[in-house]
Amino acid sequence: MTASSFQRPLYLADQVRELDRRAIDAEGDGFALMRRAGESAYEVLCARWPGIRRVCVLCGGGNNGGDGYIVAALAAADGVAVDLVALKPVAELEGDARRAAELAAEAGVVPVAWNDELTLDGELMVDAMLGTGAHGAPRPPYAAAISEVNASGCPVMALDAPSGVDVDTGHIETEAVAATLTVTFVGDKLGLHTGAALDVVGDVIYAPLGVDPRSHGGIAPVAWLQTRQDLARALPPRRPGSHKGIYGHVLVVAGAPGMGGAALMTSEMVARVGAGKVSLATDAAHVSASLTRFPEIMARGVRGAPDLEAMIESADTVAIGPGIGNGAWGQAALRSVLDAGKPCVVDADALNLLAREESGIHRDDWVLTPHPGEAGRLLGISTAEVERDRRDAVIALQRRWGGTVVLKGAGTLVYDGDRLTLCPFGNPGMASGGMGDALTGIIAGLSGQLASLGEAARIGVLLHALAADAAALDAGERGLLATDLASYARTLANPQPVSSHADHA
Ligand SMILES: NC(=O)C1=CN([C@@H]2O[C@H](COP(=O)(O)OP(=O)(O)OC[C@H]3O[C@@H](n4cnc5c(N)ncnc54)[C@H](O)[C@@H]3O)[C@@H](O)[C@H]2O)[C@@H](O)CC1
Ligand SMILES: [K+]
Repeated sequence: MTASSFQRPLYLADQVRELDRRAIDAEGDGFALMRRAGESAYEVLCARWPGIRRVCVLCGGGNNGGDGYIVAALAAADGVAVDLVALKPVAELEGDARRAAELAAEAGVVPVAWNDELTLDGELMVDAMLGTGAHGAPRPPYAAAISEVNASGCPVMALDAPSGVDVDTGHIETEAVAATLTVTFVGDKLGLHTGAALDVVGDVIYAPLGVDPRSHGGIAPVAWLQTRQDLARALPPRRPGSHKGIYGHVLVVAGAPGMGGAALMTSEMVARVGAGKVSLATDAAHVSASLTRFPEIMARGVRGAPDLEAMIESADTVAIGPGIGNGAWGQAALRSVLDAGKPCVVDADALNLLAREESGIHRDDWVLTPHPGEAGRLLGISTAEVERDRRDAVIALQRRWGGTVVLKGAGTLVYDGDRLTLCPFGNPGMASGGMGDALTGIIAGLSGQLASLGEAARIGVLLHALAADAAALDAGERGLLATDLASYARTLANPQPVSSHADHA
């Protein structure tokens, strides 16, 4: 499958270094690229902090530091007061970084060597300590300098990446610079968009510096960053001659005794993103509430396997997991769904049951939607290990279980065995009960309207996050509920103007 031309490619550090190398070979001058990095960073600085009078630039001993010396030179030439803190003596710098430091000196910048007694001050800190050449946790004196930047309470602009972030994974081993804004050069990096890094990158601005990564053949991106335009591309207006039979019949299997809310939230979302028909198999105690709230949803109480098997038989896709518990009700329901061999979306308790009981299962026609805790159980590793390298985890899950895997959490990843996509949308308001049920419903609801389950997972993740962003924009992140997403999800599921029969007359 080819990626959407809208989506931005994401790379690992070694790949970007290779892109740098090829661009420099083509241009014949590494310093020109570094100069453009510094210039584009300074341009971003001036746009974000217009009229700034004093900056503190912290420069490391490699080329990331070189970018910092260029920024310092440009700021000084503009009449901005520059405090430059050198983590490595200028006399020990090499190559392009040395040339950049000489440029800063010519502009009148006088570096101060880092020492633990320094108190950092200024209207803005520029973090040019560590970039793609960093390996492992920051060592002295970088670790102390990172803490001091964070203690300063000043806004921070990070060059290429906040020092202390692993740009391949987003993992932070000890402490990272907490940036307000990160300008990243040449190729955007996966680790700036997922996991713990999201707490420290601030706004990520991508500066290609005139290098088109796609023109340097042979370096395949490891992932693709989704865009809003993906929704419109995937969800064109409905055909005027539509009937409900062509948009899928989804069966939601959810809500063991005492857990009816999950069943309602899941099935509401299936309906709101446009499935043709929605059935709900739930505990008998939840049926009357379901019918009262959503008469459009065909809710039935399931007492045993024959009841459920008949319902599965008439569905195109099954969503199973929300609120099924880990008792007899859930186990029997999961067994029936798996035995029926219908395409399915598997979430929540169903994932925990799978992890316990279905050690040999591997299927193409399902979507698994674990959060990091469930992902850990499915892989037999800890949640912390999943979070340490989320890309590695989602690939391992897909290889182990097949189908399409959605690894939830900030910077959700979707992998179908071929393409890895990363959703840059969503907000911390989504850290509330029921959000996962809503996502399961959205993916299942889209499954009959898109070309594949993998596409339903990708577009479902995007739509869910954008709905949460729209809801949070209206009334704030705190207190955001899964049910708040329904009306926004409906709007987003219709990204094109509505067609009417009259338009075709
Ligand atoms: N010509 C180029 O290659 C370009 C490079 N660019 C910049 O250069 C950066 C990459 O430069 P480098 O390859 O020199 O690498 P970095 O400048 O990111 O880091 C290398 C330095 O950090 C030290 N280091 C590595 N890991 C450490 C750790 N855990 N704790 C403490 N010190 C550590 C190394 O000993 C070395 O001194 C990019 O991130 C980007 O900012 C840009 O200027 C674009 C052009
Ligand atoms: K940096």
